[in-house]
Amino acid sequence: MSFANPSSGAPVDAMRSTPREGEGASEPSGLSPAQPFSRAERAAVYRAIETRRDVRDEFLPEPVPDDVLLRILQAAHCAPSVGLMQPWNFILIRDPRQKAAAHDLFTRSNAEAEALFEGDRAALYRSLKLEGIRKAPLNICVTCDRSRGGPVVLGRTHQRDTDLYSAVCAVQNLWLAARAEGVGVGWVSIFDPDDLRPLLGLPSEVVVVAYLCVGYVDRLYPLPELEAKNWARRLSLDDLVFEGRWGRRDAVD
Ligand SMILES: Cc1cc2c(cc1C)N(C[C@H](O)[C@H](O)[C@H](O)COP(=O)(O)O)c1[nH]c(=O)[nH]c(=O)c1N2
Repeated sequence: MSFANPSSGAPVDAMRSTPREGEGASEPSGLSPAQPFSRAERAAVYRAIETRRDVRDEFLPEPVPDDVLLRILQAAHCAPSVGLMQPWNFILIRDPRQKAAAHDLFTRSNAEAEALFEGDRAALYRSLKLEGIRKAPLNICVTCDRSRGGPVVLGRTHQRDTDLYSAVCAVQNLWLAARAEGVGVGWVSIFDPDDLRPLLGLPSEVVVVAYLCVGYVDRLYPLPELEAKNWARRLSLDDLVFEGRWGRRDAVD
């Protein structure tokens, strides 16, 4: 599998849709034209966003072919990052013994999490499937190298965690590209991330951002599984948008 630099090679080109008239042609300023997408292109983008799901149990056993995996990782690698730091790495975990070890860590942490709920809520928690570590043919650990780019990174000085936010942007790109490829992704955070360090051989400056279960799916919940199973509900967007100040709903003229 080739992981060519996005600026240099075919893998990213293979991911791109056909350029539209005028696109790609630089003006003297170095800028390229940037028209809105066509209606069909927009629909595809919003469809990926709206139908992306966190997958726990629907993974099919077929491996994700290298070319598909490469496109998904290239999408992740196109993410924005503070100071163009690109702090991410992607550790591909396919060995069933390594997955079993990760699953053991999940089981231990999940028992601690379960103990925090009582009564009906505890019973409901126990009924939820919250990982697909062993069922998914591939696990990917997305990490953040907090030392990349040196001690001073443009944009990070006053917001130290922007390197972590950047790595999360890569996760979201990966998740959406995977949806478009028919590949499901499930994020597992019921771990102490430090427990994963020895399993993955992480150096001290590298932290775990996301442990992802990845594999083809042919069925997905039409809404978040936690909503389908009455654990939580999606909030109304109207309640989350303010005008100028926290809590203000109406525009002030
Ligand atoms: C940072 C982070 C961490 C986790 C998650 C997500 C994110 C963003 N989610 C998935 C989460 O439950 C899910 O995204 C929401 O319930 C919404 O569902 P959809 O993603 O829309 O399907 C998740 N799910 C799960 O079953 N076990 C887990 O440990 C986690 N951890």
